[in-house]
Amino acid sequence: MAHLRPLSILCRSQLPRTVFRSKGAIRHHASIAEQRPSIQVSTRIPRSAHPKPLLQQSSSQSLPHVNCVVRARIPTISGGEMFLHLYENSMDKKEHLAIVFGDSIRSKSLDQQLDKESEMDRMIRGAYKGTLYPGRHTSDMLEDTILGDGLPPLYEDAESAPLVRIHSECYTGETAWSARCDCGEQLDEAANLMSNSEKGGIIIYLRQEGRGIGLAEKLKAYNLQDLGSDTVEANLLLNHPADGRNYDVATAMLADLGQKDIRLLTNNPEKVRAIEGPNREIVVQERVPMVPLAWKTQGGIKSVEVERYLKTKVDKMSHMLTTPIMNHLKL
Ligand SMILES: Nc1nc2c(ncn2[C@@H]2O[C@H](COP(=O)(O)OP(=O)(O)OP(=O)(O)O)[C@@H](O)[C@H]2O)c(=O)[nH]1
Repeated sequence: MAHLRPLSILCRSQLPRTVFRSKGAIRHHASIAEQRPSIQVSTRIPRSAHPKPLLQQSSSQSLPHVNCVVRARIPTISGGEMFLHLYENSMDKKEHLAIVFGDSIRSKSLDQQLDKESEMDRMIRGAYKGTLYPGRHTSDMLEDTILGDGLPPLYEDAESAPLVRIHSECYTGETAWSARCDCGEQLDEAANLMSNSEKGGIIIYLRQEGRGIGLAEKLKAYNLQDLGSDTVEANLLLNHPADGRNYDVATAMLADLGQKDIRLLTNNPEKVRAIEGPNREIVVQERVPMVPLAWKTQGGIKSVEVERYLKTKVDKMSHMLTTPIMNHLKL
């Protein structure tokens, strides 16, 4: 089996004194060593307390079909590794991803034996056990382990269930150093928590840029925000829903990865409800809050824009966050 070292991973803030230029100023991202230990708060979800839907809902009574096309090992810049799974699905043409920490979580669709498939074919698409090396010529997957029993793994308690984060694509926050949102920070934080957890974890990376409205429309929304609208108003002014996302593909991907009971990293009550799927294919046993780093450490993203963004999530999208810093900022 591939050997997974515990790692503290992938933090923009962890890169050695990474410096970004912004409006002529130099912004230092503090290294992880400079940050105070993170506060880990967990919130059990009583069945009766599941939030009512607020935003866009799935109209479908069944999940879309998903198929893991390929899986590959990704050694990371901090020394650990994860397995990137690329999926196709029957709902859209996008390549949604599952970032899997730990080598015990496997995709049923990937592990299936395909018609006339050679052992080399299997290894090339990532359907192998253990580690690839030059000269290896078998996938080491016996017939009975390829298909499995089709049942999700059983966990004795919620703590045993893996951590899951459902992330939506954000080019500006993940790649273009934007301080309008905390999306990049949340991605890093989720990876950190999962890579340091014995149970591993899964980040479902959905290609739903701009809460589903796409990058061009999100950039228009940014201009509207600079003209005085908040994030929800800007979407509505552009004739989009406040949140146009759909989580059915994510639910189907989690089921394909053998999951049933999960611990979900989020503050968004709509996500908790939606990820369970039309027939509770997935059950959120526990919600693990994502507290912005700037609210609990010296690090994290600091800007008037990100505080406004978070305030709107709390005020208009029912996010389960208390807002310690906002009172001190002139928003
Ligand atoms: N339309 C729009 N989308 C934005 C804006 N800022 C960030 N986003 C998008 O919001 C999405 C990120 O939301 P998530 O990180 O999943 O957050 P969430 O669902 O609100 O809740 P959490 O799980 O608690 O983080 C990404 O698709 C971003 O591109 C904005 O100003 N306008």
